[in-house]
Amino acid sequence: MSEENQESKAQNDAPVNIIMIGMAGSGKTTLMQRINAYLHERKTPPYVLNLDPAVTKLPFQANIDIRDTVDYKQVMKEYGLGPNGGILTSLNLFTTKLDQVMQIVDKRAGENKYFLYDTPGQIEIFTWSASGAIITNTLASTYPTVVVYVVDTPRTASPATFMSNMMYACSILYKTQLPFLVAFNKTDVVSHDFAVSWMTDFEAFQQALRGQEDEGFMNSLMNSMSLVLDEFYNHLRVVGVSAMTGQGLDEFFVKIDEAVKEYYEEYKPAMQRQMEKKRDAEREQKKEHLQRLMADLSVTDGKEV
Ligand SMILES: Nc1nc2c(ncn2[C@@H]2O[C@H](COP(=O)(O)OP(=O)(O)OP(=O)(O)O)[C@@H](O)[C@H]2O)c(=O)[nH]1
Repeated sequence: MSEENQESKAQNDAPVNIIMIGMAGSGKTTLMQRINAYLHERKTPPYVLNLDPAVTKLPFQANIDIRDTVDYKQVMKEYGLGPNGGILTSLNLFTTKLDQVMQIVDKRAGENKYFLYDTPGQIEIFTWSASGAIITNTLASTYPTVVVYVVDTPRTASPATFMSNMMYACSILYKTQLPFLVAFNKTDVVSHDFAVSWMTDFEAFQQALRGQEDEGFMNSLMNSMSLVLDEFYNHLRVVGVSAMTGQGLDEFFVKIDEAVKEYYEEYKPAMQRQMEKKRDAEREQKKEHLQRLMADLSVTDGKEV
């Protein structure tokens, strides 16, 4: 087999990490359950990891559950924290065991194709914490990793909520730099066609804005922001799904495949370039340090006797 074929086979066989992120109630957990069932039906059961310490009931069996490692209520009591502090500290404590998780993931990599990660509903706890970044970077440095941003479609049907949600998606995309898929969920209630139209046709969004009752400051702000977001939409992969009925899941996996391709073509080479740059800088630093040491050690012949 040629080197190129070997590489393409290795890429096809490699597991894929799918990290579910989304606002509280967007349907992350229900979508995880639906994807889990979908993959089981196709005889490719996923490996499921729950990273939400505060979830009370999971509708699926998680292979690794943060709640087995840390008791979120106990953490709150022990450290005198509120609910959000408790979730964040639990995630921090769990992150200290990440190497063990990665060892398990490595072991299971031959058996499972997809590794699904459910994250806390308090979205910022994962997306803006050091632990969230450590988990995401560690996963992405080992295997292709895709961020799925789940959106509650019926609740984003007004231009203002749509724009806030997209701004949030944009911030996560730029923070993680990872291949990204926006999953407009709950399409059994409202189709995501309006969202696609607003993202692909600038005038359609402007028209929706003009239809709003409030034509004051808010509208002109959104007007300007929509110009900024236009560029972001060009880089966005979008799919409409229903965690309730399962519609859209075939397309969901087509988009996941596209995102994995992006991981190999863009994310991984960029990560390797960054690592090389870091190694070069460290090498340069060591060299300078050595040169300074040598200069200090030089023998002088100027002593008066
Ligand atoms: N109609 C409809 N309802 C849905 C769908 N997906 C989720 N829901 C409902 O939306 C609510 C929230 O779903 P969850 O899966 O708990 O949402 P979550 O994002 O995990 O919520 P947090 O754990 O708070 O972050 C539940 O009542 C679900 O039944 C869907 O595709 N269609």
